[in-house]
Amino acid sequence: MKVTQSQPAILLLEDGTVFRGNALGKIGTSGGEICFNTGMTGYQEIYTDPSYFGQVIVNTTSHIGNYGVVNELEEESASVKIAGMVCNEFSPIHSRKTADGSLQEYFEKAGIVGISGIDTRQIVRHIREKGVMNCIISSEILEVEALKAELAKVPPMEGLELSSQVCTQEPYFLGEESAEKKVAVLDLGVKKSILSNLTDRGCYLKVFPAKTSFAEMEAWAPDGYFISNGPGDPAVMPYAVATVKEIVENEKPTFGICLGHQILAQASGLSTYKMKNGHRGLNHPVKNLITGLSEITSQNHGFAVKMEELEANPSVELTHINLNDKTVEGLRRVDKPAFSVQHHPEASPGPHDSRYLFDSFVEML
Ligand SMILES: NC(=O)CC[C@H](N)C(=O)O
Repeated sequence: MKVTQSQPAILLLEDGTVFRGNALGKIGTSGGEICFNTGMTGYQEIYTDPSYFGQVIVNTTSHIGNYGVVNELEEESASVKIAGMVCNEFSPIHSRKTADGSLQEYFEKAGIVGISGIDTRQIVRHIREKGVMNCIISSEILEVEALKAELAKVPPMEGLELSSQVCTQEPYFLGEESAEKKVAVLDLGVKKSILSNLTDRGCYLKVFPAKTSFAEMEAWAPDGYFISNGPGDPAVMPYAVATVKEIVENEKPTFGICLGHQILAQASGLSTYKMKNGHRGLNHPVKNLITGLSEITSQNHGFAVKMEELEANPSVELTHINLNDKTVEGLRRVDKPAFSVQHHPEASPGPHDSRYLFDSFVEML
């Protein structure tokens, strides 16, 4: 069925709040955790970021779709990963010389259900106050009671292991085989731009599925390890924590980003918690406590490492702090060559202030 701007759709939140708007993307029904991203650009990178798997994204910038989509170049993985999209104004037409198509066609092809014509400021205020919750979008079930039954089937994000669903199923190589440094990547749902930041710095990569054992990765004799970003609740990934413990004990340089940071923290004796609202956008201020310099960062996370456990843990040092809410943004092991950040230094999309972290890692190798 061809979507038209006038076709109705409904967005139902877990607390019973109802928003009515217009259908976009595929005609259908889809639910997930409702999250807002405040970035003004980079929607295609967001939709294809595996860390957003299982989440419905509210794009708070007022106009979405106006620059279309570009295949591959702006994709962070091989498919659209979000569970749905909510926006205010959705542009059915686009304008960009290099675009390969419209966002509407892209969503239709990927089977993504969305809704437009929504006051996204109202939604953000609502979830900011009440905390993150599940939601469902439908352009086929317009009865609230019937939709409630569908929403009840959507699992809560807390307690969900999702990495094994979005990571590579087979190991693969990236970069020049003749490169001086070999990095083993533990793929928990890695973004392409993280990998290209490593290959651009002369690393040859072997990317392993999330549940690969340390022994299998070490058999490739890498110079260092990278622990990737990814979706889901880090507290229910004991398999990854156990692997990363072995990686760290092995004393090769190790770098983790976002979910990788949360796993490295757990492998170091810390724990994580679900935030009332996550950080998702392109302008989150972070202070590097080692240099004293601040950086504007790209972020996408709904869990965080417990700050209150740091003091009692002598093997870990806080390196970065979020200047908005004073949450943990970066850690390093004082006894091992391992460090990690909660924000996204690859910045795709986003400001490039934090890219020096890739340089630091490559220097350590
Ligand atoms: N971008 C990520 O790696 C996200 C990590 C984790 N799933 C969170 O939401 O906190």
